[in-house]
Amino acid sequence: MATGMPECSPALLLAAGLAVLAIGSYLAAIVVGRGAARYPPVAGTVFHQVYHLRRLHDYYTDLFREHATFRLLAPGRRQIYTSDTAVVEHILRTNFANYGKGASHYDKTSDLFGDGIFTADGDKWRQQRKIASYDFSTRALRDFSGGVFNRDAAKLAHIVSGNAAAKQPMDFQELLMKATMDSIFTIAVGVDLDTLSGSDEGSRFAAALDDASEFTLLRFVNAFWKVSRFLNVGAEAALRRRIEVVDEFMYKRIRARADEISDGQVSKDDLLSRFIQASTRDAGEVDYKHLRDMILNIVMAGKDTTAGALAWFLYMMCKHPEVQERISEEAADAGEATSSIDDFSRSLTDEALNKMHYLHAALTETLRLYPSLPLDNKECFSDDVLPNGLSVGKGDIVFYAPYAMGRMERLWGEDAIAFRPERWLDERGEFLPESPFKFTAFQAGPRICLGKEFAYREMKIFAAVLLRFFVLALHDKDASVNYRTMITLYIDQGLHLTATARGIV
Ligand code: HEM
Repeated sequence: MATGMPECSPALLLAAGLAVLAIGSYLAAIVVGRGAARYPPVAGTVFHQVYHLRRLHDYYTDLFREHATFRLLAPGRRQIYTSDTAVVEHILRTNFANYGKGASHYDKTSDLFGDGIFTADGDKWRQQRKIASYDFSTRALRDFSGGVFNRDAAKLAHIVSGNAAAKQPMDFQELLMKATMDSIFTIAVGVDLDTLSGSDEGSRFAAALDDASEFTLLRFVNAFWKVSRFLNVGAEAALRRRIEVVDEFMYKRIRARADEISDGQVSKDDLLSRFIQASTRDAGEVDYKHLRDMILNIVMAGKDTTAGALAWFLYMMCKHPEVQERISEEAADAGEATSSIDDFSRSLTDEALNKMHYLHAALTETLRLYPSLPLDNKECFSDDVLPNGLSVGKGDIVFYAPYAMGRMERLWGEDAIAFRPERWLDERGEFLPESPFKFTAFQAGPRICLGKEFAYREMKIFAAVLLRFFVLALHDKDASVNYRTMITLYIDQGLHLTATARGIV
């Protein structure tokens, strides 16, 4: 219907609204800047972020070359960005109690993640961290997970082998997403989803979970998501349906396992069985919602992060064939001399993996340049002064940037952007770790990634099996490979490679 008013698109209205807010924030910043507190310098605005969206992490990297800590003007709370290792240490460790996920983050994520370790702060977080840390450190879980990684690496290699014989290119990122999902779900729940082979039920659950996390992410850019949730329309309606699929699947598994355990049936080594046994022992009954939240958070934490890291690692192997060769030789020396994929994968014990220093270095070098979580943040709970003398106010968000930090010459030297695994090795060729406040791919401090050791074992087993049996190359050598701007650093459009079987003697 014609109204006589010029037509105005929602995007235009949004842009106009943001402009007013940004100008308001700018003026407020000038006024506040006259007070005692000295806030980080303003290096850009929310419009620059939108303008540079496709190369957002490189935009931040450029800004960090000018200022180790800066601010971007955005509507609402202050956004502070840092690549300063002292500031990172301050927010992640020294003043840990004053920085956390915050209420707004919980509000947006708790429909899907519940009160799990990813969303919780304070005592709720501490209690889960304690339980999960204990289980993650047990020999039984290590052995169980090692067997699962051996199984799934071999399964993946058989699929690659079939396509290699047919000279068929493959999207390795997609294959790795499925393989890591199968692995983490088996470790967490004791059930093989078998998405690698395309099982219907497993794939439906995995797709619902992926969609649900993407719809959850939309809440961070849609100021009206609560209205949509109330009206049950659009992405919010889709999110609700996906969560129903996830919950139905999860509760079915949890109930079945609890029944098996109460009937005195087989004791299993997966996390769910361990949590059920512990909760019936301590509380006398099973809290299904609590178990669902704990398990789902661990599954989410462990799947795409590891798949993304492995995909970028394989990309680096294609760009650096000499490194690929060296790792193939190191893997052959560490594992059993056999032409059987299954036997070789099984031979990759902890002892064999510990010998692979060069592979460890190459994976770490990949994560330095392509961290699975390129940007992370904490909410400030009360006014604070950072080690660089700059102020942070209650409610401000402090971002630290693993992607940009990995590329800073002042942190890594003139060759910071070069892929050079050797930088992680000492003169004896042994892996030399760096400060976690400088190499921040796994976060640092009390909330450092709980699955770091698991992730390295998984990545090493998958990488060793693939590179032992195949030579990998980019299907289209001239195609540009970029990231897609999301929470996790995915390769946009996938990683399409060809594999050629290696002659095994
Ligand atoms: C290369 C692979 C991985 C990377 C780069 C990675 C990185 C991270 C990062 C950056 C965080 C902090 C996120 C935040 O701000 O809350 C984190 C937390 C966590 N990760 Fe990982 N992760 C990886 C694999 C895994 C795996 C395989 C598991 C499980 C087996 C796991 C379990 C967790 C858990 C439970 C947390 C929450 C810790 C807490 O809040 O106390 N991660 N990870």
